[in-house]
Amino acid sequence: MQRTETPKSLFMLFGATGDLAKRKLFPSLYNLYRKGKLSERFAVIGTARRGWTDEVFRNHVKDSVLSANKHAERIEEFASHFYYQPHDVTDSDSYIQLKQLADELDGKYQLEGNRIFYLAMAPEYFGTISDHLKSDGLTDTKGFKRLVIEKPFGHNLETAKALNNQIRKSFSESQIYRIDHYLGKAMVQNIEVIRFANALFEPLWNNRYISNIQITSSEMLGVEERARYYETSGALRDMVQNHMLQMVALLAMEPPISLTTNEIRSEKVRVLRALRTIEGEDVPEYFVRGQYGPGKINGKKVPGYREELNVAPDSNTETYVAGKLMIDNFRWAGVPFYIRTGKRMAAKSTKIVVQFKDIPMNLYYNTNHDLHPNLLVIHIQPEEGITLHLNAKKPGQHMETTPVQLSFANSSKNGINTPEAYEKLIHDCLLGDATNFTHWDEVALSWSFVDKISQVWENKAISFPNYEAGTMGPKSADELLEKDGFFWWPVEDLEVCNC
Ligand SMILES: NC(=O)C1=CN([C@@H]2O[C@H](COP(=O)(O)OP(=O)(O)OC[C@H]3O[C@@H](n4cnc5c(N)ncnc54)[C@H](OP(=O)(O)O)[C@@H]3O)[C@@H](O)[C@H]2O)C=CC1
Ligand SMILES: O=C1O[C@H](COP(=O)(O)O)[C@@H](O)[C@H](O)[C@H]1O
Repeated sequence: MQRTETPKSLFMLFGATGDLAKRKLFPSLYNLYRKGKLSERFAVIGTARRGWTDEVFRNHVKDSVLSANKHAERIEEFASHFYYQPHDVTDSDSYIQLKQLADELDGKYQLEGNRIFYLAMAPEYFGTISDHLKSDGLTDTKGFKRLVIEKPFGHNLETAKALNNQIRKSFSESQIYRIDHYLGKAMVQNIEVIRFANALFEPLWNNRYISNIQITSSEMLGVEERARYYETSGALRDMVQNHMLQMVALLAMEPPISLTTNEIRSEKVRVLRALRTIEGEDVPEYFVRGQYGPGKINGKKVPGYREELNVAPDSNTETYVAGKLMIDNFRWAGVPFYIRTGKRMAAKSTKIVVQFKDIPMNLYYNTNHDLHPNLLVIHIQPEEGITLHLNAKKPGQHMETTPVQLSFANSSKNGINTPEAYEKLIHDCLLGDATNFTHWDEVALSWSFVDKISQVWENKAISFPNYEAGTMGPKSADELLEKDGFFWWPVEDLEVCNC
């Protein structure tokens, strides 16, 4: 893999007038430009159906950057690299014009035929675009060709396979970059470092010392404008199949023999292969679902899911999932990995809590003060950092214990750091580093795990709504842990100390 700090490339962005491009991709490209990680030798062709000109497109790009960063410098220079070509991806003829413009810009910016095709549009078009890129000669250059694909990658294993087979006709696996933006988050990338760079943790990272691991990714937002998509997806497909299972894989994988893309991926794949299959009658034992009803967020009344625009009044779509995953291998036998994710919850928070087993004997039990279990908390967002919860002696004469915390707070520039995640991933793609993108094997295994749960849920409606907006989900999610003798560590009480 060639690594240069400022690789040159043409970006061809499909869906350039859309929401993702505006909110995430243009600000990310700008940040790379501002930091000198994108050389002057780059150009972007934006395409979509509406009949914009280069000028309209450049103004749109500038607005997008300025709404993320009011004081953006060199914005005119940045925007001058952007070109617009009206194009309907279903119209075979218009790929010819796209190719002409691409070849022209290739010469003008001396891009050496390097091309990144970014598909930021509805997934039903992914296969068609990929076919045309090859058949109409857009991939026919001497430089690198990379295809960046947004989520969702299929709706289930069968559709994901069909899509994969179709794009593989035009791109090899090593040229395909499937985005999972959680893999671009700083603290998700930090999981490996915390585990494999600390003598303190690695020896304890197994079923002898860890009692359970909890991963929460809660949102306060509802479905916003995405109900059409979400109605066909639900939280299981939208969040668990990708982001949640990727975090589980990073937490549970064996140390790779080196930090190469292939070694890391193959360890993650082994975790997904070891996931206990949950199917049929076992599903309710391991997984619970919820849908929000009306409630309050930040003191303001919000409607229930079924009252949202483009949602069926009797929708059976889950907006919340909690589950218990078991990894049936030597390291993790007997250790539950609990996951929960949902919309319209009490907090916007993504956290991992690693709960260590109690020590064999509590010498301090006579003091009526229970020892708190040791916890390692990885704060992914909005705050970024690590907290280690320990017990120490309370100041004073008596031998009493008190919980104390060792905290490290990463300063997060963006608060909720999705734009930064995209920035990292786009830069990785430019460098040809696919480590933080999902390999087909991971996608296939994740779908095969999730499909068995959704098959059961699709055939059996339950009484929805079952949690109030602004709460931490349905009661059944608490019961899932209570029956194992655990409880969800409240994310609100685990804030990282900013000291
Ligand atoms: N928005 C987000 O926060 C996230 C989005 N994603 C994924 O990113 C992708 C894009 O999402 P998003 O930006 O929200 O979608 P939008 O609906 O906002 O944008 C869709 C884009 O596709 C263009 N388009 C639609 N049909 C055609 C066509 N036939 N030919 C050419 N262009 C067409 C539209 O422009 P026009 O109407 O001018 O043709 C528009 O630019 C999806 O796969 C989504 O799942 C993933 C994570 C988060
Ligand atoms: O992929 C998705 O993620 C977002 C949550 O991302 P975050 O970075 O804000 O945690 C979620 O809202 C969306 O439904 C889903 O498609």
